[in-house]
Amino acid sequence: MEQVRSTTAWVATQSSHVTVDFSGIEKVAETMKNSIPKVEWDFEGIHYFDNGPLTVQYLLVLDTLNFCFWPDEEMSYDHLASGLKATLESDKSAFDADRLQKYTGPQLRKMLNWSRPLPLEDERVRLLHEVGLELEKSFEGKASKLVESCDNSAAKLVALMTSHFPGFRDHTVYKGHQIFLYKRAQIFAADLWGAFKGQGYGDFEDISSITIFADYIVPAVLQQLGVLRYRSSLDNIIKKNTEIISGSEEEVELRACSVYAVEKIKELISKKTGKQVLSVELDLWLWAFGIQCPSLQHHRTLSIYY
Ligand SMILES: Nc1nc2c(c(CN[C@H]3C=C[C@H](O)[C@@H]3O)cn2[C@@H]2O[C@H](COP(=O)(O)O)[C@@H](O)[C@H]2O)c(=O)[nH]1
Repeated sequence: MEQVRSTTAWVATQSSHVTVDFSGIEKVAETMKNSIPKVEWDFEGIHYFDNGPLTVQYLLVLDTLNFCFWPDEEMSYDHLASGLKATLESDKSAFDADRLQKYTGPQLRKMLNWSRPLPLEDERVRLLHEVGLELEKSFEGKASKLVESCDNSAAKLVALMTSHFPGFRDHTVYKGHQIFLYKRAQIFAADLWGAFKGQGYGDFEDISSITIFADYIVPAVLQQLGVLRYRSSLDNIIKKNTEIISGSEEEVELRACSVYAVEKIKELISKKTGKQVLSVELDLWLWAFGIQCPSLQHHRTLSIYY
């Protein structure tokens, strides 16, 4: 995750559409230093959990599809998590590797109890097939085998995910430099850690190495908190719900500055209190805050990464 940390920090030094406001960072760190509001993983009660390998399979499928809900105003992450949960509860072999390779768009819609095409449906189906095929080829069809081969290291898991599954390679080029964000690969590690409460499949010695997950909710929350400032042209684009092109400077700056800013909040809290704070905890708090705020306006980019 060092690549994520260093390359996003570099973007923050070059950024012009988005600025990290250090007085905002100071304010947030000061407010949160004594207690970071604890948000329970699955605070919404929407995820499948049976404390075993099937949960790992579920989380991999979930994070394979965990991106871009906004093109359909009524679609959200909750539909995905609960739809996949219901699917698995009624058919325990629904996410077997051979079946993942065969799903069609309409079948996926049915799983999510959705009557119209899903946002980026063809990509969702393609990514499911990719994961099923590679699981079968390299991990005996089991996501649990993939996790077992990581020696309790979240960094190793992210490296393995991005080397085996091209769909998880969330990186881009900004001003000629390669920038790593790895949102869905990192969130998979975080979901394991959260679901299994740091035990068993979620036991990662280096969970502190993970950064936040740069999606479209967290930047909007950071802007609300005064941690990120947008140039007025970008502010207008977001307010008007105009799409931002994937890989554009604006998009990369929004995501990279969010990662960098939360790293700085973390450092400052540690400096003030002597205690280590995890990005995963800060992320969950920021994200939960964001989705409970219906008026929050976020940037809109068609992307398979977040
Ligand atoms: N940074 C960050 N981004 C996250 C999540 C999660 C879900 N994590 C679950 C895991 C345990 C907890 O119980 C959470 O429920 C989804 N997203 C992103 O949000 C967006 C969806 O928004 P909307 O269209 O409103 O549903 C989309 O980009 C999606 O990829 C997170 O935790 N952190």
